Amino acid sequence: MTEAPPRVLTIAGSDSGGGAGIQADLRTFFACGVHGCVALTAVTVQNSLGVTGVAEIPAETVAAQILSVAEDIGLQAAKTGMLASAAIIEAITPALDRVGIGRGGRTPFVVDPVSASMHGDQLLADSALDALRGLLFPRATLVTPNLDEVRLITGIAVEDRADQRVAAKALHALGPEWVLVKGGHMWDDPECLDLLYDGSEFIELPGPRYDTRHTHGSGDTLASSISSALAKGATVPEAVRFGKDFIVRSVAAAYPLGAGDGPVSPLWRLDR
Ligand SMILES: Nc1ncnc2c1ncn2[C@@H]1O[C@H](COP(=O)(O)OP(=O)(O)OP(=O)(O)O)[C@@H](O)[C@H]1O
Ligand SMILES: Cc1ncc(CO)c(N)n1
Repeated sequence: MTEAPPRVLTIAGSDSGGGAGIQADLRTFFACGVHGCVALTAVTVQNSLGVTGVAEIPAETVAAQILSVAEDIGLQAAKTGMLASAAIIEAITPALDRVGIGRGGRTPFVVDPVSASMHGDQLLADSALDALRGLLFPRATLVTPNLDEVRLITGIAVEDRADQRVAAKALHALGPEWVLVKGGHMWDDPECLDLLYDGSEFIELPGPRYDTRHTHGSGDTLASSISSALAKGATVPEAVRFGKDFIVRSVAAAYPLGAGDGPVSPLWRLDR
């Protein structure tokens, strides 16, 4: 019998098109050699053109999924994606504390503050922003906002690398141990610079910018690959460097799907 691989939990929504959400997370976990567990928050009716419906899972069922897998299977890291509502954030917070996920506990916790799809469809209620800031940010080992999320959370409109540093400081003041301000939406930046900050040191992670519209699921894939590396014992800077390399390869292997935006491919290592 072989030993179980590290286990990583995603607390996130389903994308019926299979490109983002838990589907991207599970493909990434598989590719990174960890076992993926899921606390499903919502079912989205979604394809390559956008989201046309959302059905939320009852908040107590989301919390119960976390307790069920943490207490039996055991977790070495956890991440969030689409959390949908304040009720879900408020319900999962005591569950996270009970099983030691996040700061003060043993298990690294990556908070990807997903607020909208790449088409601008809302995935987090406006009324949930206070709960995200007040309950989840202080518990996070790492937060990974894109620039739209930075603006929603801090009010700062990032246009260049100087703004990115100002935003990283404002986000760090909300309590997470580390902040990764993603540069995918800094459209004039040819390097897609992601900026990592722990309150004292800035670490710049440049990469190529591929000329493609097929980046659906890029944020989820990045956060899941970082979480996988943390589960294997990497430090946060090591895990983020691993994740950046992983997402660059996944964007390079992205494929068209449907009439809109195709998904990145976390399974770039496999022959097709
Ligand atoms: N065209 C691209 N070429 C290479 N890397 C990219 C490209 N677009 C995004 N990335 C990288 O992908 C990761 C996710 O970045 P982004 O800022 O787009 O997040 P996101 O908006 O949360 O993603 P999504 O909502 O599409 O899942 C970052 O590491 C970013 O640098
Ligand atoms: C369910 C879901 N989660 C996350 C995203 C963001 O990529 C999406 N489009 N759909």
